[in-house]
Amino acid sequence: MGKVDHGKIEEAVRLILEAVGEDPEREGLLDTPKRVAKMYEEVFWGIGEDPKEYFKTVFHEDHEELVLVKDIHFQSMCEHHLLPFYGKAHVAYIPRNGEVAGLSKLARAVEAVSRRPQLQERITAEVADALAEMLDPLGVYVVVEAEHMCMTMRGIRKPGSKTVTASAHGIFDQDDSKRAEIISLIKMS
Ligand SMILES: Nc1nc2c(ncn2[C@@H]2O[C@H](COP(=O)(O)OP(=O)(O)OP(=O)(O)O)[C@@H](O)[C@H]2O)c(=O)[nH]1
Ligand SMILES: [Zn+2]
Repeated sequence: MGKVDHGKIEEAVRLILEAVGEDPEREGLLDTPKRVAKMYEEVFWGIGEDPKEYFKTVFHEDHEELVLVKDIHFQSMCEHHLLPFYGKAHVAYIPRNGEVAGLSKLARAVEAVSRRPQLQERITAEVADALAEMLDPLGVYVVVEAEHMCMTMRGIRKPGSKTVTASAHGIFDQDDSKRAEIISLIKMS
């Protein structure tokens, strides 16, 4: 937090309002530049955050079976249009030698990489890579499903269309049936 230059954003928002033919001095818009700066501070707090930080603390547990945290809701901003895309991430891994991460840290990693101008593919890969590098697990599989506002409120305008991306390491990369198992678990309510 605190990395955002509020003054610069406020100036830019006033310019955009002028450029689209609005009057930034009218009552309803007077505080808008300030609000947008505050909003960007919140939605872009993940700029410069390293998701690997969340996997520095590892617990030792006699568990070498699947761990899946599914339905991790996230919101991000597409870097092409600065419009939101949002949906759910599902993060699965199989620990090696009983080395497990805190469950909340999987969600924290998703959150950190979402809160910056992004591409859905990159969110998927950044979470998978961080987990693979820090825990060296037997396998990692990250699946992300999202709806992109830049495809619904402008451009091609296809509301309801969902984009699904996946990134696999280790066992999940090599074994189709392991990936299928995760997909069926994701579909379960
Ligand atoms: N691969 C990928 N593409 C994305 C993502 N978010 C938005 N896009 C796409 O980025 C592309 C940008 O295409 P451009 O042709 O440069 O921009 P544009 O003229 O606004 O494109 P249209 O959306 O087709 O009108 C579009 O096809 C978007 O759908 C994402 O997370 N991943
Ligand atoms: Zn976009």
